[in-house]
Amino acid sequence: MSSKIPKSSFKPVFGSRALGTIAENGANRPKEAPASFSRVFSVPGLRRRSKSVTDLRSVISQPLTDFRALRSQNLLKKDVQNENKHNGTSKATFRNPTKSTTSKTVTGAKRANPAGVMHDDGPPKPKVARKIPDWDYKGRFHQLNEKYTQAQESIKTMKEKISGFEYIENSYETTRKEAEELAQAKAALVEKCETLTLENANLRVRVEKIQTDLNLLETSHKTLEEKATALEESNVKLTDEKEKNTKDIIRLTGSLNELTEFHDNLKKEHAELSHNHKELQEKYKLFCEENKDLLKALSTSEKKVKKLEAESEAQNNELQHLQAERRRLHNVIQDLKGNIRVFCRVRPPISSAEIDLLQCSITFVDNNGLDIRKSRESVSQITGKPQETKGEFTFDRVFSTESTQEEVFEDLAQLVQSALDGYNVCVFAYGQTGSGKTYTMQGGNGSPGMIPRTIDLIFKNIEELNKSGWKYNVQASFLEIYNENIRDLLNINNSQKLEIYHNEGKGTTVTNLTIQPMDSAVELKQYMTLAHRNRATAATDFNEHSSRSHAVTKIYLEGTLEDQNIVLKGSINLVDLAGSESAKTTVNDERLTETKNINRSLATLGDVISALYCKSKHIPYRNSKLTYLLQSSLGGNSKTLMVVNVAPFEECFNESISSLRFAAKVKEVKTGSKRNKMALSQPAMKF
Ligand SMILES: Nc1ncnc2c1ncn2[C@@H]1O[C@H](COP(=O)(O)OP(=O)(O)OP(=O)(O)O)[C@@H](O)[C@H]1O
Repeated sequence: MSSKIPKSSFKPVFGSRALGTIAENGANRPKEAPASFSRVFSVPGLRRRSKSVTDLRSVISQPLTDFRALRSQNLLKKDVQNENKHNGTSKATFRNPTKSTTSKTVTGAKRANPAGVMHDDGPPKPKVARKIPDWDYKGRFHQLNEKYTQAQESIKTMKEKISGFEYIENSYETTRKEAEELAQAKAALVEKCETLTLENANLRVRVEKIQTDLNLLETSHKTLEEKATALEESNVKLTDEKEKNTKDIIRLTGSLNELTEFHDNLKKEHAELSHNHKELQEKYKLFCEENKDLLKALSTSEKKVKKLEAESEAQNNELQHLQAERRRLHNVIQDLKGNIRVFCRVRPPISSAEIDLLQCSITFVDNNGLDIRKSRESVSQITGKPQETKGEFTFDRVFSTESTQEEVFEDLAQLVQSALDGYNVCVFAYGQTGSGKTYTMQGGNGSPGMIPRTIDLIFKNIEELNKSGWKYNVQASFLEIYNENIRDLLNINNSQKLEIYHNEGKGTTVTNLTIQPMDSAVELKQYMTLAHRNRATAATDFNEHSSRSHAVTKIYLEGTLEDQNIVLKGSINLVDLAGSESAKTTVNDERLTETKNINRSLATLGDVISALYCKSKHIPYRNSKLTYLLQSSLGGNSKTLMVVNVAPFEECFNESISSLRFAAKVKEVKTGSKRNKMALSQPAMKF
């Protein structure tokens, strides 16, 4: 907001604010007025009023002074007019009220207005008064008239200003009173301010003191907090330790109680023992007396023990000798019985349908002879010649329809002992389909056959032999030969080829065949069941399939008598042969191939046995997989048992005669056997 008021049109300004504005104007401020105030108060509106009263007074008195000057000028003008009237002079002069003796011509550089305020009209312009000759009254009159008109206008303007200054004069009083009040208020405020300043200083001192105290308190608070934290931590540690110690105390108290109890018991025992000790000491005295006699007896006994030990060793040697002799004699007996033994077994009809069938007339003579007859004569459809209607056969043993599995196994049991003694044993079940081969080998209807019985007997005999120092290692393999192909019955998914290799002196090997170590009869029977199941899984019709393939169970036996440095290696092959019916009765091509393969292998079996009988130089083992596989068990040191199975029905008569003839031929063969015995230092023989 502009604080300047044009000096030429000075108008009264009302209120303390206007006064303050005037006071701030340096031009108007008297030189003697203080340049600044001793204190500036923060009360709004009071700041401007708080300027010194003298300053205010000078501000207010300035216009008044101007007014008085104007008024005196006005009076002067009136005097001039009067003088002019009297003197008739043309020279215009003005009388200064303050310097009334000096007159001035207004030339115009700086023109004073009626209030005495100077106006800056730019550079002063010289106003040259027109010189009018004295005689030109008219001109002089005009000039005077102009001056007069100007004076009239000036008077008019002055009058207007005077009316404003009158108002200022009135308001001056009001303002002065206000100024006084303000001065008083200021004095009160100054006083209050000083008091407050003092208080403030005191408060500051107090605040500083409090701040210092606060700092000290904060420092001590921090220290205390740190101490509290440390104490809390140590408290936690102490609590943990206390818990641990409490547990230890409980545990130790328990131990102490136990120890105390134990100590008490020990005390009791000690007392008892002391008592016993005393008794024993007394007895000992008595014993010492008797001891002399006993020592004599002891020395005699020791001599006797030594003698008995020597005798025992001799007896042991004798036992080994006797065992060897037993093995030799056992073998002699087996040899005497024949290295190839042939049994015949006639199965009973088992169903009502079979009972209704026409039966052959079979006569069992002693335990070795068999007389079989047909009730009716018949003619061969091929040759037209009358067929045989009877047959008489003699075997090592003939088992009737009433014979049990135990009876059949009796003789085989002796061959099991031979196998444990280091011989290779081979058992065949031969006969047409349905004649009872599987029943004889595997068993059925809760009556175990030759294979499970052989397993039981092997482990039973091993147990006995263990007592006299023998240790046995038992292994087993299960395979079948179908259409001249070998299948591993313990690993039917085996895609690797199973090939037979025979090495003189090392025996027969089948590549990639599973040979499983067996620790017990139970384990071996479990594998036997698995092999039987695998054989059935592969076939759509188990009975059909089983009658068209040869199943071979081989048990490998290795006995060691370390004391005597002896190793015996034997084996048992238990073979359930395929059905032996002739190709004439076979209907389709597939069956014809199967039958031809079966018959070729069975014929080769016959040929091999025959060649062995004739002691031929060439034995045709390689003519079939079956004979090649069983090479080690069919000649030399092996013992063979063939069970020929016969069905009692007339419709089977021709096949029965054929089977019986084949078996009779086998029976005639005799082989010279040799035991697989070697020293421990020699390399073990492979199967
Ligand atoms: N001595 C026997 N006592 C009681 N039942 C028997 C006897 N021999 C065989 N059987 C029964 O006769 C049936 C045929 O026997 P098995 O299956 O053993 O003949 P297989 O010659 O093995 O026939 P395949 O060649 O088809 O295998 C079976 O049910 C079997 O249980």
